[in-house]
Amino acid sequence: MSAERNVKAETKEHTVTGQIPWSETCFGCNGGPNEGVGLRLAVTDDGYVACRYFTKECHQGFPGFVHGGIIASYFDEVLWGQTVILAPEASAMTVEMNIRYLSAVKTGQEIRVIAKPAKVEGRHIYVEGFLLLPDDTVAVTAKAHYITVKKSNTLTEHENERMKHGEEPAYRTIRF
Ligand SMILES: CCCCCCCCCC(=O)SCCNC(=O)CCNC(=O)[C@H](O)C(C)(C)COP(=O)(O)OP(=O)(O)OC[C@H]1O[C@@H](n2cnc3c(N)ncnc32)[C@H](O)[C@@H]1OP(=O)(O)O
Repeated sequence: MSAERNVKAETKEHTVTGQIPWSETCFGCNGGPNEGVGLRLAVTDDGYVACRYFTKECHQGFPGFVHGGIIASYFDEVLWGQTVILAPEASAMTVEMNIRYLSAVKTGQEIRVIAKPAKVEGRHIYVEGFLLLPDDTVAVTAKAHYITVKKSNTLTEHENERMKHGEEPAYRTIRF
């Protein structure tokens, strides 16, 4: 994805085939009105993880715009979804993330955050993604590096226990 500013993505409709399970204890999943972010991650038939999301007023940094740390949370969550597709029984943790904020993201609008199919090298999982504004402008791009935790790590057990909510995706297609 280009890092140039004010670039519009060429979009097409993608078919949603499922949803990544979510947990109410996760900041990225918890959708209370003034609590967490509340993302729901759809999986598409061509291997993307994607979400439509209405940006919250309570996540402002500069007035009227989403805080950059919250935008980082969008990406940490959505890009992490690719690690679940690859290894549903394992847990992966973020060890590095690079974000390019190309255009400010307003609160109170529907954005889309997309994770491309991952590159895998042993325990290392590399995922790239982008955030689209309603007019298809690429506002933010991100690259993240995840590492699957060892089987002996109790996080894995806890993770699987916490991820109870599967549910049906709220939409059948998503455009990006
Ligand atoms: C239920 C819903 C949950 C939703 C979650 C949403 C997504 C949220 C994701 C996150 O935000 S996770 C929170 C932020 N991340 C962290 O706190 C991770 C902190 N780092 C660690 O705990 C450890 O680095 C980690 C468990 C990931 C790995 O430790 P290990 O002891 O298992 O790994 P090890 O030391 O054996 O290293 C394995 C490989 O990873 C490399 N490595 C380990 N830690 C690294 C690091 N921090 N940075 C870069 N590389 C690292 C290490 O060099 C080595 O490379 P090679 O395979 O090439 O030899």
